[in-house]
Amino acid sequence: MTAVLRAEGLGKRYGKHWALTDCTLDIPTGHVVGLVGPNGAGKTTLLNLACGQLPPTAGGITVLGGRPGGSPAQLAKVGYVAQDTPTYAGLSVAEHLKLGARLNPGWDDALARHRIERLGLRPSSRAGKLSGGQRAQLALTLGLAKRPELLILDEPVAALDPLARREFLQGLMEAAVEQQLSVVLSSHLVSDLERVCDYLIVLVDSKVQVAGELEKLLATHHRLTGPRRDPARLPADQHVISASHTDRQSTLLVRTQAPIHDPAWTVGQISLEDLVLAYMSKPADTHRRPTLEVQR
Ligand SMILES: Nc1ncnc2c1ncn2[C@@H]1O[C@H](COP(=O)(O)OP(=O)(O)OP(=O)(O)O)[C@@H](O)[C@H]1O
Repeated sequence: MTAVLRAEGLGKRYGKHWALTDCTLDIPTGHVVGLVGPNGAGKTTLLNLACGQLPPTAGGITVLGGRPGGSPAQLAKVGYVAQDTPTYAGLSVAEHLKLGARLNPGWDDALARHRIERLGLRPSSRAGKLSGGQRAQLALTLGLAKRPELLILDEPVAALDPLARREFLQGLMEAAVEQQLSVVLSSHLVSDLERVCDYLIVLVDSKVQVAGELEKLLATHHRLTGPRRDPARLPADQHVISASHTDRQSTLLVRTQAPIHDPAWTVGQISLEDLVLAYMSKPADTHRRPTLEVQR
């Protein structure tokens, strides 16, 4: 099966600063992928590399089997809604659609018009006079009407209120199903990702910390609570992602493929938010197991 995105040792450096390092990913098609990480982690850099707006400094990346931005056919396969949902303030909604038709060979005008009508956007309204939510919907419409195989969205809902966010994500989900689209979207809002994503990438300090199908990730990560214990003494197949301790008790978030039989532990399920926060607070040195520290 063609991977929607395959990266091997991918890196990007701005001057002396590496914004993305040693990024290796293999994402199958047909997923809605959530890319999450703190400010400055390298999310926008990765998305820009994926749509061919930036060349890599190291390693390689293919998107839908081709080099990003490498040919007109490749450009037509990938839609990109950049951060801050870019639209032209002085152009009307109808003029945006005209521009979309002129720039994109696979433009689906009926889809664009139908969507604009359903959203209640007046074709004569200038983008500069639309609300943030309406502008985001216009940008999404332009991305969808291009009829891409992959749609990439960089923090598309960051500026929207909860209702507008929900409407936007619902529209995106419907389109992903109807058009059999693969989607990659970055967001800081874990609750939104929980609603729409079935694949997760956590990026911290320019490195991929974890990537995989959400269901599998949740099934292989567990919260262990029990008498205080040094995480370094856990079986080798239990990888400690985060640990906190009181005088008597330890709480660990571990990754393991195997069942946990140790009767001293109470094993609990984790949420997507637990998973993301654990990887976001993971020490940068991944080879060293966390030492026993007391948090009072
Ligand atoms: N054009 C540039 N020139 C120099 N440094 C850059 C440039 N673009 C990004 N960076 C740096 O690269 C790092 C990664 O930035 P990037 O925008 O990819 O992060 P991000 O995860 O998308 O952040 P945010 O969540 O704030 O949007 C940051 O340290 C940033 O300052």
